[in-house]
Amino acid sequence: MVVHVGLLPLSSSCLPSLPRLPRLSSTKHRTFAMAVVSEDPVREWILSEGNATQITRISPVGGGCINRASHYDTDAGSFFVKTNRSIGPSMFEGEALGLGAMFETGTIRVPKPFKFGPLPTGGSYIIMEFIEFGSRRSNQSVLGRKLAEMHKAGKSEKGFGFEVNNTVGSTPQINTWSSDWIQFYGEHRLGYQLQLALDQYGDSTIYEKGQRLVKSIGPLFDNVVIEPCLLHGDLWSGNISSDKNGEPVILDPACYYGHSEAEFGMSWCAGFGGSFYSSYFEVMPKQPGFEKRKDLYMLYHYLNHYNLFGSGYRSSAMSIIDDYLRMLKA
Ligand SMILES: Nc1ncnc2c1ncn2[C@@H]1O[C@H](COP(=O)(O)OP(=O)(O)OP(=O)(O)O)[C@@H](O)[C@H]1O
Repeated sequence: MVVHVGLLPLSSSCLPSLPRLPRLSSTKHRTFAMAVVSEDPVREWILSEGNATQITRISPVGGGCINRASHYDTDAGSFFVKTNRSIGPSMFEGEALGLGAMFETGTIRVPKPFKFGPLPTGGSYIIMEFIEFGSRRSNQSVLGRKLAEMHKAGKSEKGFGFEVNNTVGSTPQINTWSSDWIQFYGEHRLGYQLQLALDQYGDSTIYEKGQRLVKSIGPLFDNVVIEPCLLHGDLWSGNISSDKNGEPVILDPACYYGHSEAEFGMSWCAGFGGSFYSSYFEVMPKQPGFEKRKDLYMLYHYLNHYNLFGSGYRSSAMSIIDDYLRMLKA
């Protein structure tokens, strides 16, 4: 069954509510059931809905840390496939819906997602468009403009959040819809990471100071109109590339609808230069107090790095918290 999510045809397993079998006709039911029990659902999809009659080569693709990646060459073109042997399909569901939402904006290039689902031996897979990357780094000014166009085009009627929870690195990212950005960012971004630091390291110092900051961030948003924009959510240099025509491509998202400025939370390892920002702000004008909020948005990712990779990132997170507590007299 092909279900249209906006402009993008996604297979049924790309939808959040999988257990729909009773409502399907018997033919469709059989097709879906076959896909679930198939020994090799990736191969099966490529040779059916992927319109290939032959897979000519499967080669490994390096570069990722969390998943195994492969390039499938077929007589109907190339596909990019990621598999994970232990994590269920919800991680790739988040990736597929995120890629789909960005793709639908028709702005910056992202791989078109085709299908995700469970592997019969446990774990999960995602199949998407294979993009041939170029050797040149993407043009910073084009990247800035296209990213801003995506932020402008990707609107939400449900407020801040996303259709599903997803992951940033391998950390869960909670995307429960909210109409209040300050509450959303305080609770689901900073608050979640602070709780994680308390739970896994017993770090009550960072937890308590961080929570004090969460309660005091309101004035940093004075005179700002915050609209929910579609964000990539994990935009660092490892997730930015360019295709063979030199057009920027962004990958491996942790999408949600949030304040546009939160997209720069990974700017400490994204390599954005002056021309990137000037092009970006031509499309999405800089809001009052932007500079004051920059570190607040980086704090989420520093805390995530602390939780993922350990104490090397603690001091960066702590000094951002201390600076804000001083500035806000909190
Ligand atoms: N659609 C695509 N087409 C071709 N190559 C891709 C595509 N998406 C990603 N790649 C390549 O595959 C590599 C691994 O992909 P990715 O970074 O998404 O893996 P991951 O393991 O899920 O992520 P992480 O980097 O968070 O560990 C990337 O470095 C990139 O070079």
